[in-house]
Amino acid sequence: MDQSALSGSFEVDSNATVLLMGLRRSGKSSICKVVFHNTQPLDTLYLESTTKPTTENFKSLIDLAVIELPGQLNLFEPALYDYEKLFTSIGALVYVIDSQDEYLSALQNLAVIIKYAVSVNPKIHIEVLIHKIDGLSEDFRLDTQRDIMQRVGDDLLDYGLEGVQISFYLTSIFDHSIYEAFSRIVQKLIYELPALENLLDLLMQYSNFDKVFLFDINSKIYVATDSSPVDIQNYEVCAEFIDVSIDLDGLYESNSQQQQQQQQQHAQQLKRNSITDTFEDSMNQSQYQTSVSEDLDALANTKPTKCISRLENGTMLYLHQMIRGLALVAVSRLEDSDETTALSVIDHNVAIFKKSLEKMWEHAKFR
Ligand SMILES: Nc1nc2c(ncn2[C@@H]2O[C@H](COP(=O)(O)OP(=O)(O)OP(=O)(O)O)[C@@H](O)[C@H]2O)c(=O)[nH]1
Repeated sequence: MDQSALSGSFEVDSNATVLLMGLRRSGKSSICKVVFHNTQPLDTLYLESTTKPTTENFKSLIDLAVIELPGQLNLFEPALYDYEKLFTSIGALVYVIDSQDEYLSALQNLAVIIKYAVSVNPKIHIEVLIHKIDGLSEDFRLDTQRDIMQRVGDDLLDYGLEGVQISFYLTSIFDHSIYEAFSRIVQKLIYELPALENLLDLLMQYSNFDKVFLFDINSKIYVATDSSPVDIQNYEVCAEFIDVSIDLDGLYESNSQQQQQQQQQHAQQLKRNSITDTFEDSMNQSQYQTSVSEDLDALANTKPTKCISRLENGTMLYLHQMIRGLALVAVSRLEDSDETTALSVIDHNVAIFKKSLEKMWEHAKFR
């Protein structure tokens, strides 16, 4: 792939802050714990109620902050907090509704909050999580979603807010739906997402990938993907592949550290030799020194994780670590016979993509 194909500017939304709201016990803290702290869903069963606003910061492609407001807070009680300042400084409002509970009061609360939010920050993204759907049957999930969307629409109409854009997601911490929802929410805060998507489309086209994701390794949120639709099974396979790759990497870490030490000694030895061989042919000498310094440079940077695996159905999974805790994970139906040549092309293209990402990030830092 030609490097010029992968150039573009990259801007980061200064409002990369998500405000998490909802009634008590709707599941806000559990969502934060599961998505951003890798807590097992069952370990959230007995979480203490949150009593004051908490903020958590996550560094990924963007520096994301998630503020959780306790469910017991009444937004319009004599001001304990500067809500106006809070709402003007956030990029997205995520409202969590417990779908297993009686939700009418949650919907009233939501309508009041939306009215306030859009009045102080018209650019705000409003995201509604119809949460805990694991307790509902397939049919009932869709009925609940339809009912909630209808009622929210009616409430907003009553307030004269018919043009407000709201996204609804069916979520549960017991499956991948919560990650999928958060991925889509976080992506809305990445200002130049279209440019990134475009790069991934090009990478896909030149590398014969069927689907490609740019994942945040820790949270398993994908911060970008190519423009083809996301199939949840592809997402699940790729997210699990990250865990497998990281575990395998950890397994061989001590081994590779030993290897690195040996290589370092070897490189030092080479360097010493190159200094003592000052009278050697100057042409050879310069070549020799170049290779030594390359060795040392390579050693200075720890090698990024790269992992390739083939599933029983013939699908190939490809993972390559990128910058800022990100990993590129792709699915391909590459035939066994073309594998070797195709992999060198893929490696080459992914290396170019990584360089472009680095450039974009450098550019963003100086903005
Ligand atoms: N079945 C099911 N239960 C969930 C889910 N998410 C959270 N819960 C449970 O809901 C209960 C309340 O969750 P919390 O995360 O404490 O709720 P909260 O909104 O932070 O509550 P406050 O701190 O009181 O505002 C816990 O027992 C969780 O295990 C889910 O997706 N499905």
